[in-house]
Amino acid sequence: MGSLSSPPKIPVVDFSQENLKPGTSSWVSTCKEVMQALEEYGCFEAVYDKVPLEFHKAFFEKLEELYDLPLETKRRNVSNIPYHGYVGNQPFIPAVYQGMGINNAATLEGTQAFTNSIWPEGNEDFCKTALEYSKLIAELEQTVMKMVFESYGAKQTHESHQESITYLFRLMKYRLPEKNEDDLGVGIHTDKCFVAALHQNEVSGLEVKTKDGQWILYEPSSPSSFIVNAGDALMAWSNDRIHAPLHRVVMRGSKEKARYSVGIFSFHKGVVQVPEELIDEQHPLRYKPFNNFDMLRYYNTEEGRAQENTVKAYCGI
Ligand SMILES: O=C(O)CCC(=O)C(=O)O
Ligand SMILES: [Fe+2]
Repeated sequence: MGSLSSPPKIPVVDFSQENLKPGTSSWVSTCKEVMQALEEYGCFEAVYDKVPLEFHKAFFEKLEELYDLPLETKRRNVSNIPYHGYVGNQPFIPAVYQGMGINNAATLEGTQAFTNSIWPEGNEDFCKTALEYSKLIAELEQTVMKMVFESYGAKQTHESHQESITYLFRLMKYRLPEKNEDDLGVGIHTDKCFVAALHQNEVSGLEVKTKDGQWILYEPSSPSSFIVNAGDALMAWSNDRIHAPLHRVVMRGSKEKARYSVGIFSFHKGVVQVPEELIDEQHPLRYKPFNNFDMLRYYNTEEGRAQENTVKAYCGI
């Protein structure tokens, strides 16, 4: 743990080890690092070389093309779930921000539906790349959740949890702020999903708040890195063992380049319940069963947004 003189740092966990398989000693030690990071910081940097650097590059080039499309084309990315479609160029959203969402990502159906909404004439290349890319990030999310279930002695329920997970793949652009324009990209919030795993181009801007109130700028130690963030749903599921960190994006760094980031957000499609293994005398049940998307919808109301802790206000005991 950091002393007063050393500034806090987002923990780094290596997911690139060849033998990272359940039961191996590297699995056990990585589990420990992951759990410590999630309980203390609510996030960590995962060095994850399953996505080759050329593939990152190819996908981020496609993102630039996507964002160069006319606004009315991008607005065809709609969803009936809040924050799941195109967001940007509208009141109350930071001016530098635009985000688009592939619902039901990491599946051909979901990726194709997104592609067809933007390119009715088809764009096989985008569809193929986005599908492959999102599947690789989803694998990282699944490994992390497997470790979480195992570490809390709830291994036997991981599979049914996994079957109830759906992914939102968000693609984000933060343009350079104009002179005298606000440099805020995304305001302070916690994610409402289980886990978010994000990769960014070379422009930093994501800042995470520690439990004791210090802001840390996320500056990846490797070009293969993802930041893995715990959301409110994971915090509630863990009966408050895991921390869901406040974070924001501020475009203070680059004077030349826009920031692009992409990330998988995992949501539970059914009812989320704290597993029995996580309820004991020191940890009495703190949350009623809840629907992950309804909690997100609650956040999207005036009352919900005014709460300091969305999930606690929504279904806390
Ligand atoms: O762009 C990023 O790095 C983070 C964005 C974010 O926090 C979010 O979309 O929830
Ligand atoms: Fe976020």
